Amino acid sequence: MTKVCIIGASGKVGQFAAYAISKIPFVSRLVLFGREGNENFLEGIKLDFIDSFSALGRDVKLSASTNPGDIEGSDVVIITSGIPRSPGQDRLDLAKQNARVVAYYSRLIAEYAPNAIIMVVSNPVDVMTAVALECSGFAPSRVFGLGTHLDSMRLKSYIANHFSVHVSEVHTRIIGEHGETMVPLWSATTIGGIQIQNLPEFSSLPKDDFVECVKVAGSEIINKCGATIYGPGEAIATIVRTILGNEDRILSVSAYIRSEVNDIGDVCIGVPVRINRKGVFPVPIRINEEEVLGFQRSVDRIRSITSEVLSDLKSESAELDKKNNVVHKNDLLF
Ligand SMILES: NC(=O)c1ccc[n+]([C@@H]2O[C@H](COP(=O)([O-])OP(=O)(O)OC[C@H]3O[C@@H](n4cnc5c(N)ncnc54)[C@H](O)[C@@H]3O)[C@@H](O)[C@H]2O)c1
Ligand SMILES: O=C(O)C[C@H](O)C(=O)O
Repeated sequence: MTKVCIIGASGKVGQFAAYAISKIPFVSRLVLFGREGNENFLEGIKLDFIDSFSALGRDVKLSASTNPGDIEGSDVVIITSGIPRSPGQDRLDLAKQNARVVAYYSRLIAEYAPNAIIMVVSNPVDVMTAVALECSGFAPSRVFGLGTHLDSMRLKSYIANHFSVHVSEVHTRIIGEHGETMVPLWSATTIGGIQIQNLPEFSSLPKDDFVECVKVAGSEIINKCGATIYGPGEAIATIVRTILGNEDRILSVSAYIRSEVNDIGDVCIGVPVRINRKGVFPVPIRINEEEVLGFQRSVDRIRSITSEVLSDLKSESAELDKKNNVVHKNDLLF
C-alpha cells in the first residue's frame, strides 16, 4: 500500500501531476488535496479521474479533500500550491508570497504525515525547498524540490533533436538554480555513452543557444498558453516512481547540500542526488573551474534570497505571537 498526496491538486500542475502519478502501478492511494472552498472542484477532478481509471483498468483509492486529516499516512506529499508567475515575472518574484503557503503546508505535513517524503514544486522551487525543510523539521533526505530535473529534461531533448538520436541515448545534467543562473554540466553529458566533448561536432554545437532556450522555456510556454503543465507533471511522476520503486536513480533535484559540490554547500539547490524509498541523497561531485564559478554564483543568489525569506517568516511568526499573546500551533511558521 503506497499513498501519495498532492497539495494544490486544483491547480494546473497539481492536477496533471496527480493524473500522471495515478498511472504508476504501485500507487494504491491518491489524495487530491486543496484549500477550503475548493471541495466541489476537487470532487469533480476525482470523478473525472475515476472515469479514466475505468478505461485504463486501474484500481486506485482516490479521495478529494480539504481536510488535513486525509494527509495522514502519506508516503510522499507533493506541494504544488502557490501562485505561478505571470508573463514578464521572474520565479524569484513569487518568493515571499509562496513562502507563506509552503510554510503552512510543510507544518501541516509534519503534523499529519511525519514519516512522509516532501517534494516541493511551487516556485521559486530552490527557496521553497529550504522553507519546507525549515518548517517541516524533517531530515534533509526527506525534503526536496523539483529543481533542475525539468531543465535537464529540456536540455536533453534539444541535444537529442540536434543529433537526431533517441532521447534515451542522451545523458545530461543541469545544476544550480531552477532559473537564470542554472549551470549546464557539459562535462557530464554523453550521447550513446560517448562523452559529448569527444564528438567532432561538439565545437560547433550551439551550446549557449541551447542553455538560453532552457532558461526561457518556462516563460515561453507561459507567454503562449498560460502555464507549464505536462513537462513538470511528467517530471514529478518520474520522481515519484523512482522513490516508490526504490530505483536508486541519479536525478538532478533541489536538495540541501552540506559541501557535496567542490566543498560548496549549506543551501538547497539543484544537484545530482540518488533517489530511493528513503529519500534523496546528494552525490559528492567535483566539477571543473568554469562550472564551479557558475555554481557559486547560483548558490550565492539562492542563499541570499532564502535567508531573506526565512528571516521574514521568522519575524511574521514573532509578530503573530505578540498579537495573540499566546502560541497557536497553526499560526506558527516555525
Ligand atoms: N518547479 C517547477 O518546475 C514548476 C513547474 C510548474 C509550476 N511550478 C509552480 O507551481 C505552482 C503552481 O502552478 P500552477 O500552474 O498549478 O498554478 P495554478 O494557479 O493553476 O494553481 C495554484 C494552486 O495553488 C493553490 N493556491 C494558490 N494560492 C494559495 C494560497 N494562498 N493558499 C493555499 N493554496 C493556494 C490554488 O488553490 C491552486 O491549487 C506555481 O508556483 C508555479 O510557479 C513549478
Ligand atoms: O517557468 C515557470 O514559471 C514554471 C516552471 O518553473 C517551469 O520551468 O516550467
